[in-house]
Amino acid sequence: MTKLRVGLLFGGRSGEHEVSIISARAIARGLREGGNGDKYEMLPFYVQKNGLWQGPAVAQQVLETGEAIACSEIIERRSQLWQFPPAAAEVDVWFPIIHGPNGEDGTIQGLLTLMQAPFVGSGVTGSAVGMDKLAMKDAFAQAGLSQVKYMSVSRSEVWSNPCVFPKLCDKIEETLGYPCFVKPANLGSSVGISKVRSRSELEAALDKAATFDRRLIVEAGVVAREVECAVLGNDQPKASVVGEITYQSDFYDYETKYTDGKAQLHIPAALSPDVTTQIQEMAVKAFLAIDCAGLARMDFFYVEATGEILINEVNTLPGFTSLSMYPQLWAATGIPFPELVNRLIQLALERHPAS
Ligand SMILES: Nc1ncnc2c1ncn2[C@@H]1O[C@H](COP(=O)(O)OP(=O)(O)OP(=O)(O)O)[C@@H](O)[C@H]1O
Ligand SMILES: C[C@@H](N)C(=O)O
Ligand SMILES: [Mg+2]
Ligand SMILES: [Mg+2]
Repeated sequence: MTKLRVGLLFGGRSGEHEVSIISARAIARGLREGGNGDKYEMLPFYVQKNGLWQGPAVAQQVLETGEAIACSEIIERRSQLWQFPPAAAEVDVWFPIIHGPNGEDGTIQGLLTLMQAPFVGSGVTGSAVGMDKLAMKDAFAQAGLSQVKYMSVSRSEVWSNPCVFPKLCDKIEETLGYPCFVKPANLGSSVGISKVRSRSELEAALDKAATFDRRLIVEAGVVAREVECAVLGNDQPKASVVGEITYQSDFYDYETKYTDGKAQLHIPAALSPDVTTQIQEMAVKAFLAIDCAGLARMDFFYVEATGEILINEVNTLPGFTSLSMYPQLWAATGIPFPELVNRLIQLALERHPAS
């Protein structure tokens, strides 16, 4: 039987580069296990931090060592970016697992669409709207999904003259108060996010977030349980069981997410059947609201005292590390990891039938 060649695309010009390598290692394993090895042949491609693509020989090395390749941040000639590894032309279906900007935001999806190549996950619209927390919140509001109070801020306001910046901080304090969360609009894994409790922390947090993105979001801090729900499918997506995260740190920051033992995942979460169903319905509604495909993980806040369920965000290419919620939620719902990888590839082929 001819094996289908799966292009595993990872790394990327993103603050989540290292997370992508760990996710890709797990998917590479999944492509070998559970009978997948008989059906699929993996061709790995690694996008360096400066945006240059490396073909299977180098990519395999990165998968084996788990280490990003050191490279100068600036490429010498932009024409190098047009030189894709020749093996890319042999790929039958792509599995992009680049988290964050330049990968999860519709850019890779646009490239693969132009190449007429089937790929796992959302297309341009779902990826772009899902990545940008401001666009995402507008779409969720339109769909009637409850969210925390927030304000949009631009880098130009943060890095403006000394008269504008204090007024911006005044407005945030009046509208949202403390604690609040300052985030780059287009990122993930909590990179660039700060929880702030004072004016001086707010100023520093805005400056930090502005180094990552032109678009920023500031949200009112909510005291709530953190729950997540995985979604799988194309036009009739299904929701997984709901999981909860607990931790001792101030919030679910990068270190807490990716250090073994710092966060506890409770799957399924101890929630009433009614609350569980509401979260699952909201997750599917959110998936359809922004035109997701294949997979997404929806993050929620559950305010137990009032019964409110607030959607926090969507991740259209969620983490696949051994500590990540998405594969664990499906395993608990009855889809083991290799079968999940297989289904995602089949969903990609269903969505992009050969012409
Ligand atoms: N408005 C808020 N109130 C309380 N906590 C918040 C709020 N926003 C974010 N947090 C905390 O920050 C964490 C990261 O936020 P968020 O999920 O929006 O960021 P992210 O970078 O997209 O993360 P990831 O993609 O890895 O899930 C949340 O899991 C939560 O612990
Ligand atoms: C990878 C990270 N953004 C996640 O959502 O798991
Ligand atoms: Mg996210
Ligand atoms: Mg999140």
